[in-house]
This record gives sequence, structure tokens and C-alpha cells, in this order.
Amino acid sequence: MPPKKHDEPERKPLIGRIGTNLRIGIVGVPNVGKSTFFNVLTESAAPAENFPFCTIKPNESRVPVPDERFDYLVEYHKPASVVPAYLNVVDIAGLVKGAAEGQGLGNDFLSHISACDAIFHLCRAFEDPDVTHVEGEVDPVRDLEIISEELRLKDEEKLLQNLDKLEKMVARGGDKKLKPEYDSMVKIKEILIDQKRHLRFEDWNAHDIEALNKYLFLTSKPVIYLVNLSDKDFIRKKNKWLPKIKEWIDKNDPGALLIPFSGAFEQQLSEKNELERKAYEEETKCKSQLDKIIITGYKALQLEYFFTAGPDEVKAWTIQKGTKAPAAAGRIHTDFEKGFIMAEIMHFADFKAEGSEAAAKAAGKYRQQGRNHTVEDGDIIFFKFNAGAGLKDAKKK
Ligand SMILES: Nc1ncnc2c1ncn2[C@@H]1O[C@H](COP(=O)(O)OP(=O)(O)OP(=O)(O)O)[C@@H](O)[C@H]1O
Ligand SMILES: [Mg+2]
Repeated sequence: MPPKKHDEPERKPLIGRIGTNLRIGIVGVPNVGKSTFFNVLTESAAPAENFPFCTIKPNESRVPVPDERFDYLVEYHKPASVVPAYLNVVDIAGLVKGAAEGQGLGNDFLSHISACDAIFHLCRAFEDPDVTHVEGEVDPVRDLEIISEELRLKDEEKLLQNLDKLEKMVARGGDKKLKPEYDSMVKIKEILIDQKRHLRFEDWNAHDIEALNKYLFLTSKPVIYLVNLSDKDFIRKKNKWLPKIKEWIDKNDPGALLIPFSGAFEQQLSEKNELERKAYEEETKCKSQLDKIIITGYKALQLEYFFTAGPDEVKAWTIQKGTKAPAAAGRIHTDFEKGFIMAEIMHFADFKAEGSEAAAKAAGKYRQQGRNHTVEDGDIIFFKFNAGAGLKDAKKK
């Protein structure tokens, strides 16, 4: 018998592109350690984990998302095939002041950022006379300001162009259909231009989000601030810029995350073998920050995953937050979605606590859920579907 339907409260739409093939871009002024970070991130993932690793383009890679739950399932089932979730990361070249007006490689790079769905904003808080800084002195707060303003200016340009067109059609042409979009754009203008703020943290309504998602402004993309420290500062957990950076974020981008790390420390770790790594982490009482950065980046994209797990394969399936069971089934195969009957769902914690699928079932922890069920991160799912449904649908057409 199919499970009962019960309606869940409507969720607000997500801000950003729809889909699961989303990427996060590394953005910053030149020579602050973006490529160093990209390299340790992607290289560390290759030899350390025995997963297929793929470089998409020279400056785009994907790294497995570390997850203890996934590791547990792999250890439990010892499957023939193992597929984790991946974070797509893009190394973008340095952005300089005036980029929005075409300075440096300006508009090209802004278009690379535009193709990303979230941003690792990397800034430099390490001193090194051998590493030149385009602006002279090391000053991460000034650098944050430069990038943040360039992104805002680029959005300003886009907004004004489109607002102008809308205004002609709505205010003067009397087009009623475009009125909600126009109203939202006026609201966006107030934040972006009058208040000179980024767009990501406003309390937008569903109409506004529709407009934001049509134009995909750079400053509506989630940002994680990564502060690149010298290894010495990272190990002693002290750097004169950190409090100032924190203060800048609290003032200009309240709510955004800040993760200090050290490109130099990570690079040293990446050159060591497993044993040496452990010894060095113990000696310095410091751990690599890469796992934390990958997980935070993946969450910033508003992605999550469910697991399918058995002796053949343990796999993490990426979905957007808030995905309903049939659409989640469709990630595996379109027939699963077309012929969806129900999802049998077990929370990972229940599976682990009960010790096996059978025990979880016996304890009533294996629940049957219908079409309207929203999948939760880390759930283990088995879909039931009508194999003929796709065919029947096709015949009807
Ligand atoms: N934490 C750190 N401490 C000391 N030196 C570092 C650190 N991180 C990176 N570097 C050094 O800084 C230099 C610039 O690094 P990198 O090439 O990664 O910068 P980038 O931001 O990618 O530059 P570009 O904008 O030109 O692409 C390199 O010589 C690198 O070794
Ligand atoms: Mg670089």
C-alpha cells in the first residue's frame, strides 16, 4: 500500500542556479595563493583517497567530499564500486582594481566568476618579501574591499542595463506581466546601489528570488572567506590581520564564514606520506583545513546527498537542498522518477545504531515515504518504482 500523503510547509526557493552540477570558484587579487590552494586541494585528494579523480579543465577539478558516514557505509558493505560526492572547484586568475571596467583581464575573469555558483574569496595575510603584491604592501582588508567592490560594480552595471529596459516596458509601456520583476529589481537596486551592499543576505521574497535567479548577480552568490596565513602564524594560531578581517566581514558581509588556513602548511603536508603527515600534525598540534573547506564549500552550494548502499555499490547522489523523493529518484534514472511508487528511507544514524538494515527494519526505522517527502542529507534510500511506467507514458504520447 502506498504511504499516506502529508503535505509539508512550502519552502522558499533557493537563490542560485538550478541543478546539481554546480561549482565554486577561487577568487582573489593576484598572487595571494589561489593556485597554491587549488593545487593542494586537488592533489591531496588524488593520492590520499582511492577514488577516481578527474581534472575537468586545467583550472577546474573535482574533489571528493569527505564524509565519515560514507566511509562507514563503504567499510560495512565493502562494495565493488565506490562513488563519493564531489565538489567542483575552479581556479580563477587574479582580479585587479578596475576589473569591472575591463582593467587587467577584467571582464573575462568576471565572466568566469559568473559561471560559478559560490565563491571562495581568498585573501593573503602572509608576509613574504619574495612574493610580490600587486598593491605593494600586504593588506588583506584593502584586498577584500577591492574584490568586493569590483563584484558589486559589475552587478551595478548589469542591474542598471536591465532596469532601464524594464522601466521602458513597465512604467511607460504598461506591461503588467513584468511588474513583479520590475518591483524586485527596484528593491535590488536599493540594496546594491543606494546602500552599496551585496545581495546575498537580504530577506528576499519568492518574486525577488525569481528576479535574482534570472540575472544571477555576482553578489548574490554565497561567499566563504579563506585567509591564507604563513605556516608559522597558522601553527601559533595568531595573525595581526585576523581580527581586522573578522571585523570587515561582520560589517560588510555579516553571516559569511571565515576559515583561516595556510597554503604553505598544506603544501608541506601534501609532500609527506601518511605516517609523516600524522607525525607533523601531532608535532604542530595543527590539522589540515582542507576537509573543512571542502565540506563548507559544498554546503555553500546548497547541495547535499543521499546514499544508495549495498554490496555492489555505495554511492552518494548529489541533490539540491529541499529535493522531493521522486526528483531524487530521477537522479538515479529517469524511469525511477516516472514510475515512482515510494522511497524506503533509513537515517544513517539509525542504520549505524541498529547495526544492520534488517535490525533497522525490525526497529521500525526503515520508513516508507511518498512523493511529497523531502529527502534529507545523508539518508540511505531504496526506491520502489513501476518499471513499465516510463514505457506507458511514452506510448500515450
Ligand atoms: N601561506 C603561504 N605562505 C607563504 N607563501 C605562500 C603561501 N601561499 C602561497 N604562497 C606563495 O605565494 C606565491 C603566489 O601563489 P599563487 O601562485 O598560488 O597565487 P595566485 O593567487 O594563484 O596568483 P595569480 O593571481 O597570479 O594566479 C607562490 O610563490 C606561493 O608559493
Ligand atoms: Mg593563480
